[in-house]
Amino acid sequence: MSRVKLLDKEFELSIPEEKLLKAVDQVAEQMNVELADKNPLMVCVLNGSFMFASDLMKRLNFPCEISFVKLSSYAGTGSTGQVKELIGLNENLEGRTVVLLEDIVDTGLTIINTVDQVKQMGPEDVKVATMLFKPDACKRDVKLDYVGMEIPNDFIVGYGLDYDGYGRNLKDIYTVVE
Ligand SMILES: O=P(O)(O)OC[C@H]1O[C@H](OP(=O)(O)OP(=O)(O)O)[C@H](O)[C@@H]1O
Ligand SMILES: Nc1nc2[nH]cnc2c(=O)[nH]1
Repeated sequence: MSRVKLLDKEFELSIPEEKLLKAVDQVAEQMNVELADKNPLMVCVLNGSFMFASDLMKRLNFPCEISFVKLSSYAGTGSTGQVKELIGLNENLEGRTVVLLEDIVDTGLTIINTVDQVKQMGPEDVKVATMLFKPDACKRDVKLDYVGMEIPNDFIVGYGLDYDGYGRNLKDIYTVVE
């Protein structure tokens, strides 16, 4: 399938599954070396990260746990802009290494906010793993410990990412056709 239509937009194939899975292999290899003795808690930031988290977890060969969090759609406003509340992280994080699993870091706002909130729960260390990173969109100073691949600043769907709720089930990634 080289093109798909979702709602009112057309998308064309840009990253095939094979390439995505090679990137996941590389992230897993790096984690298998660096996190082997850390007993980390992997934290999947829903919704978009479910597919990356699933593929990644199958490739990890050290003891680890996984938990799932969501960011509330409620948005309070503060001096730093929108702050979304993290829901579902009920584990005791004190002394733990936490690895946040994101599907994409775009502007960087979501991950910065998420890292801040997790840090307030007293973990020993917080690391960030993202399947995709848009360097040209991210103007903030975000520390990314694991990056699957860097991509251009275009709107994409597939491999967990949606357009208005649709397209998350696509195994490849597609880029919007303007
Ligand atoms: O770097 P940013 O510009 O903040 O964008 C990245 C965020 O956008 C997407 O989440 P979204 O809010 O669309 O929720 P979803 O995962 O439920 O689709 C994605 O899953 C990241 O969490
Ligand atoms: N579906 C989708 N969600 C995003 N969230 C941040 N960037 C993107 C993107 O390119 N596509």
